[in-house]
Amino acid sequence: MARTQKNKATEYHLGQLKAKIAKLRTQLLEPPKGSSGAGDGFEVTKFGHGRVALIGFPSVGKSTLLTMLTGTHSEAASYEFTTLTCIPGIIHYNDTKIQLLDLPGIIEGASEGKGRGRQVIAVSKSSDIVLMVLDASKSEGHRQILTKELEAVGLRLNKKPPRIYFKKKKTGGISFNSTLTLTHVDEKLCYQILHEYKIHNAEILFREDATVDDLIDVIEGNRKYMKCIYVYNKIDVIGIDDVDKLARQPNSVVISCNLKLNFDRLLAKMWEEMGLVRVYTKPQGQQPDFTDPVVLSTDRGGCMVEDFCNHIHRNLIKDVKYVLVWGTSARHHPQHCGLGHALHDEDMVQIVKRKEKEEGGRGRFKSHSTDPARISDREKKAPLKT
Ligand SMILES: Nc1nc2c(ncn2[C@@H]2O[C@H](COP(=O)(O)OP(=O)(O)OP(=O)(O)O)[C@@H](O)[C@H]2O)c(=O)[nH]1
Ligand SMILES: [K+]
Ligand SMILES: [Mg+2]
Repeated sequence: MARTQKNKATEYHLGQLKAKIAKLRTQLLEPPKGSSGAGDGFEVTKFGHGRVALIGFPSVGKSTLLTMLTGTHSEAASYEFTTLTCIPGIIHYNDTKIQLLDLPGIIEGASEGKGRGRQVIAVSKSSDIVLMVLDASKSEGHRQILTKELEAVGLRLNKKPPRIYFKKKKTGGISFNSTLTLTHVDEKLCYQILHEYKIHNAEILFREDATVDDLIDVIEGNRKYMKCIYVYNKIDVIGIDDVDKLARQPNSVVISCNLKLNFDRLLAKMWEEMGLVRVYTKPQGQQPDFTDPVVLSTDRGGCMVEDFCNHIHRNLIKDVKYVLVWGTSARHHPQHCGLGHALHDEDMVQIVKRKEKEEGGRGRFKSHSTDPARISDREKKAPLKT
């Protein structure tokens, strides 16, 4: 591909090569026959409300950072490849527990199996977000090299899935459509790439001006879209102007493990990117326990009232009449909400169950204490005393 000149005439040829490479990469990632596909004892049990992986070249300070943030000791030293396996620790933040994973350093070529790259990448795929740890004193190119390695195995960092609708069919040929003018892909190229995948019947609709790579991602269908924070460590050894430049890049946080600098910013950014939603259960007539939230997430099961109920008990849902919600998701306090209401971080929820009589469909609002109108009146006056 590097030897091929890029112009209109070679466009189709290049597109086809891209599809061929993508196919081979996917084959490479399939576990060898007879193995379980697990990461050779590399995988550790999931724990807590979310998982964050530390990825980076050797000796950038991943282990030092894990020890500092979690208190779990992970050997750190000035020589490369000090860490040889996956070491988990726990961050206690905002009344939630987040599992942080220290991993061996990865090197260029990791995606092709150099070092322990494949296992490291498999573990990072199992996490909710990635912290890419970089040495602030080293070349800026490291970030691109690592990103390329991760892209080669199907990870997409800080990207949204391409807006291309794609559905394989049994018959009918290929129907190609777009809602806007395409500048990177045309019908012929699209056909050619689908042909490479031996797909002859499909519906395809471009909703954005996507590239060939986007199209291949959609056809492959196995890409993982993940949030990534670029963590520049060792800012104690560079000048303030360089620190300033790095800190202004998108999704980046500058830190120093040696000087314990900026950890609070890193944790806050990590928390923000994870999008966890803490919901406090308020028993009737009592204050909620503000140290023990139910933790929901859009990525892991959703943030609806229904998800909240299922989280408490899987049979609870059929007894729920409605819930009262206080917090930023509520229009007034409390708001009467159904199962489809989306909860926000730090909302407070009180579940109002059906009375036994009502389960037969009769006697709604018999009891004064569960009359929604009455509750809302009272709670408006003294919201926390219900
Ligand atoms: N100057 C400076 N050195 C640091 C900082 N953080 C870590 N180091 C040093 O960098 C070296 C490597 O640290 P490690 O924590 O072992 O790095 P690692 O990324 O876990 O390395 P591998 O496990 O070998 O991939 C050690 O000598 C640390 O003392 C920092 O903020 N500033
Ligand atoms: K090291
Ligand atoms: Mg290490």
